Amino acid sequence: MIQFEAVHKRFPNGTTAVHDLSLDMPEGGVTVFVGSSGCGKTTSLRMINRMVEPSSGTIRVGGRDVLDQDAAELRRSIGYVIQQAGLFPHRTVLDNVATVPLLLGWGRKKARTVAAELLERVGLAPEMGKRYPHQLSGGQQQRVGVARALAADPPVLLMDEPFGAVDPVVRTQLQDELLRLQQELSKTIVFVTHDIDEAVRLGDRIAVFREGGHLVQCAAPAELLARPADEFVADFLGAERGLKLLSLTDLSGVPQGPAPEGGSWELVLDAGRKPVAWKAKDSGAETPVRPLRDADSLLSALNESVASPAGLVVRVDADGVLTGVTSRDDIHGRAGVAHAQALTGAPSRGSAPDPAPQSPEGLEVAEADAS
Ligand SMILES: Nc1ncnc2c1ncn2[C@@H]1O[C@H](COP(=O)(O)OP(=O)(O)OP(=O)(O)O)[C@@H](O)[C@H]1O
Repeated sequence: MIQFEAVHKRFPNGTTAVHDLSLDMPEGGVTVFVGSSGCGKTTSLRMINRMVEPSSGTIRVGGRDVLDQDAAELRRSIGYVIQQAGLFPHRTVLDNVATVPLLLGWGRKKARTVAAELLERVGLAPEMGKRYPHQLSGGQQQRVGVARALAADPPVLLMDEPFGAVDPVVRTQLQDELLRLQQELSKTIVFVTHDIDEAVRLGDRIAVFREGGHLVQCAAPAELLARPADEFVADFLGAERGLKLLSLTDLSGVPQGPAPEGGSWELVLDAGRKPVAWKAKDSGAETPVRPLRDADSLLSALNESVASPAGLVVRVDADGVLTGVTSRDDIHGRAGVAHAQALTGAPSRGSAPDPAPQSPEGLEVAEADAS
């Protein structure tokens, strides 16, 4: 959907911001650009909507060379979200979101109706539409920024560190919101961040850049974490690569059994069979439980298995009703398998817990299968 072919950008002051970049970004997927400061992520992003013009090479969106299109028209057809939202301070939130539809000549009434629907979609109450940007929190402003970028229903969304300026809790909420929206909308998204955890969480593919505008590796998160192309990428991913890999594997294949009876810990349920706490048989002291669903990650399960006084992870269905418990050993065992599968290129998300082949021959077969 978005293709870079031998793209080079050299600014008039002699700085090479992007060096010979060739990259395909899949339609309906999230491609995340990561890398240290000044390595050309923003310049690459801004060349897609012609806010920066390439010095050489070709960029195509939907098969069309961006340089063959009118720049203003192109920009209106591509949503753009930046850090601190970049909202117009003297326009209400509703009018901020309605900006592009109005420019496209939709008429005030239709533009405002669409804007109001979008505010709801990004989780903002209708009355927020009457406020001005400075009357919103940072996280709320970012939601407005996302709504504004989506207003004309563009197939492509460019997001330049959109959640960089909010605290970690709000950031996680905004990431969740974006993942939820993306499930509904399937936009082609290019997302710039400094945060590798954010990249792993949001990306279908992650492109790692290094100084001088060089693309070092572009791969799916699991592949990148399991097989970084070189030391630079490995360093960038950090020492906890193995744990990050576990965040990509869900709990669905991990066995569960009935909650224990008669041991030193008893699982307390409410009237609807929703888990509430672990109760110590001797003292009666209760420790709250944080039950997990099948879609939760193995990393959360490892964390819970360590935190649980009974050494058991409590599992629930989509309604929060108890389905069973899983032992610390089972979680650890599955974590080892998931890690080995990632190293051999076998799929890990929701896959059956078969041990992965460990031999060099097995590695070759798995890689051929994955390609
Ligand atoms: N208009 C410009 N004129 C000259 N040099 C520029 C210009 N814009 C960016 N650069 C330089 O190009 C290089 C790449 O910048 P860019 O903003 O693309 O990096 P980045 O990876 O997005 O950085 P950051 O993570 O800090 O935002 C940097 O060395 C930067 O100083």
